[in-house]
Amino acid sequence: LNGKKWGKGTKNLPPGPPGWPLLGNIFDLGTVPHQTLQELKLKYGPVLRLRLGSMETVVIQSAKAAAELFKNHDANFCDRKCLDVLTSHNYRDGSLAVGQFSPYWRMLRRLCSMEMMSNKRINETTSIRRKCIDQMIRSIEDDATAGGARGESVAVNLRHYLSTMLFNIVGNLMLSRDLLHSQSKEGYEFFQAIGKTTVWAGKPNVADFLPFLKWLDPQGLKKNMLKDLGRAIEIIEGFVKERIEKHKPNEKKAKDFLDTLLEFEGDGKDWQEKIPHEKIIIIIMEMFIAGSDSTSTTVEWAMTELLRKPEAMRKVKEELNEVVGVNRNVEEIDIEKLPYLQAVLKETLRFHPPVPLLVPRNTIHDTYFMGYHIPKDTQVLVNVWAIGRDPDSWKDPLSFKPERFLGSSIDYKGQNFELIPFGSGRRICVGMLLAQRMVLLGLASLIQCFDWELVEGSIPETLDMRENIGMSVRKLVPLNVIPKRRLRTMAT
Ligand code: HEM
Repeated sequence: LNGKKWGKGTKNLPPGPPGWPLLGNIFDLGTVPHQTLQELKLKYGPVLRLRLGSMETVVIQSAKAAAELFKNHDANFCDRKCLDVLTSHNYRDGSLAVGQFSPYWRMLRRLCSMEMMSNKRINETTSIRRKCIDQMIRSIEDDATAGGARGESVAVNLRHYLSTMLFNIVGNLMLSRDLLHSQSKEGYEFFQAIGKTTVWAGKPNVADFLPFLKWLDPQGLKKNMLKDLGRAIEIIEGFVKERIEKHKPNEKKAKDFLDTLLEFEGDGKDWQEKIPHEKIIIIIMEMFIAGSDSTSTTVEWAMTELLRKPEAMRKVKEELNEVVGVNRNVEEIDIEKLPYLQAVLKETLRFHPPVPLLVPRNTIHDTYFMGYHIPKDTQVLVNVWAIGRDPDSWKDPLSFKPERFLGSSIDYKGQNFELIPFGSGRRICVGMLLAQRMVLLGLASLIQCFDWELVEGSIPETLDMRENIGMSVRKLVPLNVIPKRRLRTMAT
């Protein structure tokens, strides 16, 4: 079938596979949607139409089509399609990430990008990231040493340490707290609850495709979401109350995100009042959901690729030795002098974008797009996983080669459409600058402090590279590696 036939007698809709009555193309998505969609591109081209039950969907799968979307149609494509589970506890009404394009969203977006995630503000919080990374290095070393002393394996599950570290960075930026330390039962419970909410939101839900099933909640996802999101909200609510009660007007302390949100009194434009506390709680919580898994996954993929490519790992180490040396810790100000490390991050995000279909957009009006009619209220997915592996955009796309970015001006900031792991346009990731700092410093520190060895019986060529589908795409099997301390002076 081609687009003309779908749109027969009416309009020229994009081409796509024929669907089942009622269910449409639900089964065409397969178990790993970004991969299955890439296969459909071979047959139907870079703009694909699917009907997921009653949800009209368009998938964009080439750099050219993405450029057309973000450069010429962003204003119409900047609303979000929202999953049913994310309407629990009015989550959507407070959310930046899945919130409707509205005055509230505009106010919050501006507040986040100008005040909370600006370069200036991020520079002021450098020491927080260094502190949390030092804690991570110390606990990796302690645990590996303790394991060795007990005669057990000295291998560590890197993901565990990365998640803890990144959760603590976000916790410090938002709330000035280390949420994950041995005395914080609540912090640990919050971590667990947030983890579960991402599982519920990451599972395809029949109720999204066939809304008449919503009330039945056939997979129990809404029920689970209500429970775990409810618990996470309760915990953050406690922190917010505590802050308000203990607030001293002229206290000199570094402002965190919570202070900024509580102090805000309107922007004279889109929002004229304070932000209600229910919404503040959602915003704070959302930063944990959006900011910790995506970043820890990126570091884990980068480490995995570097272990598969010892030559690339050697180059990262050499660059660190040359620029930073062995007598001090790598710092954020060193990063701009580490082009190979930066290239490793770009290559990791090209090859393993943690959010492979971006966060779903929704069209505000009927539009003509590249000759096709796209109706109002169509879900729009951009397959950045497929774009990153497209031979029309990349030479030798299936090889991990950081070198391709040396001397190239291609960046992931939303202007080069062959590399848009953070999206582009009005809805581009608001945490991009922060993510870049956390990931690069985390990765550089792991490599500066330790030599990493594979566990016995494992060789670079056979490392498991399978993907696990969820809110962000992780390695299916966590990376287990042996840390060998390189520098005594570090983080001790
Ligand atoms: C490597 C790490 C990260 C990746 C790959 C990533 C990716 C993305 C993507 C693809 C989007 C949707 C963009 C679009 O629709 O065009 C997004 C949105 C968003 N991200 Fe990130 N992200 C990362 C880290 C972070 C961090 C650290 C934070 C905050 C602490 C964050 C907060 C957000 C928020 C709030 C949105 C919604 C923006 C909006 O809808 O206006 N992200 N991110």
